[in-house]
Amino acid sequence: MNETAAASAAEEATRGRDAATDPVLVGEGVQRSYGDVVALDGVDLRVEAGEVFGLIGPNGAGKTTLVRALTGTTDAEGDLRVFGAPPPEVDPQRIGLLPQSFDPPERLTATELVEYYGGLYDDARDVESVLRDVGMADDADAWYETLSGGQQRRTCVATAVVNDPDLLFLDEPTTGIDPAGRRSIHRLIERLADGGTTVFLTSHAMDEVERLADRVALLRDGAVVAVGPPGDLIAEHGGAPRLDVTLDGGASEEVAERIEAGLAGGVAVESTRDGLRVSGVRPEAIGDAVDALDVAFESLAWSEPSLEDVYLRLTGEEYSPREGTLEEALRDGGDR
Ligand SMILES: Nc1ncnc2c1ncn2[C@@H]1O[C@H](COP(=O)(O)OP(=O)(O)OP(=O)(O)O)[C@@H](O)[C@H]1O
Repeated sequence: MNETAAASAAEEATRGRDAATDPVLVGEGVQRSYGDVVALDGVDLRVEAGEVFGLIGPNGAGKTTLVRALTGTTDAEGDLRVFGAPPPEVDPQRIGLLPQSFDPPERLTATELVEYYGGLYDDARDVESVLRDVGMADDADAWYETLSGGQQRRTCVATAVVNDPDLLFLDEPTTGIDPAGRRSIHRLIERLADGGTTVFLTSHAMDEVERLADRVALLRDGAVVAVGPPGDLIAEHGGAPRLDVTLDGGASEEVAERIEAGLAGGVAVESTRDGLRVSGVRPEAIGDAVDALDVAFESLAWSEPSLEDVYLRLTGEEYSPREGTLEEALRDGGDR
């Protein structure tokens, strides 16, 4: 190989390496307002090829607006790149999008609907196998409008993956889907990710995101307040493992203090609405903690912190043992 050929081979190799390591999505200082409402307030994010990237955040945090900005379906300020290009310039063949709300255009069966969307692409997957992937094989010939909400959502997921996209946006894909259907969708996401598809997943189901996502970003008030692998976020923000003790008639602060005094350092006991919460109990110390409970209890539940705890902490909706969450207060009719 002469010098010029060697140089160009080296350049080619470098380009290839760069192409392989270039992020699929980059957003820097992304902003979007609707009148006075600031939906995105300077979002920075980066999603690598082949990642399942989870986006979580409260209602109104800006998740759907961000998905819309990334898919070129709404304008946004700041720097946004998808496969290195501004979103409106990206080849639609490479993108799959399941929007949060989806209204199919006409009276079609599930098969016809997926065929219709497949027809928009040069190269679409076999419709039967796509419907099988989302657990809709048995209802493939039913009219879309006669399907249950969950079956309709599964069919919508099928339309989003019919082009076998390189980058798939799923905006709350499993809303309204029953546990078996959710499993089908989860398996589909895992298979797609294993095959190299980059998945951008927004969801309010924290267990789903914790299970599927390689990294998670938490959006609050239009900005990313935390990002990282679920395990790292849980270790950093999730709090301690805990033992929840249900007592008939609850427990006073005095009881909590007495029990805490009998336990090793680093373990805290608080009285809750239903009894006691013992925080900081490692699995190997559960027996000691139970022995220290000198009260008759109804039940015990030990749990590790989860992504839901991270979410509650970082959105300011953290569980307060005495008060319960806002959600609980609403469920209980606000009588506390
Ligand atoms: N088309 C619109 N016109 C006016 N305001 C909008 C529009 N779309 C979104 N907004 C506002 O922008 C903010 C962010 O909304 P967005 O739908 O992006 O939030 P989200 O995180 O997806 O919420 P959810 O979890 O409820 O789906 C909200 O205050 C919302 O009311």
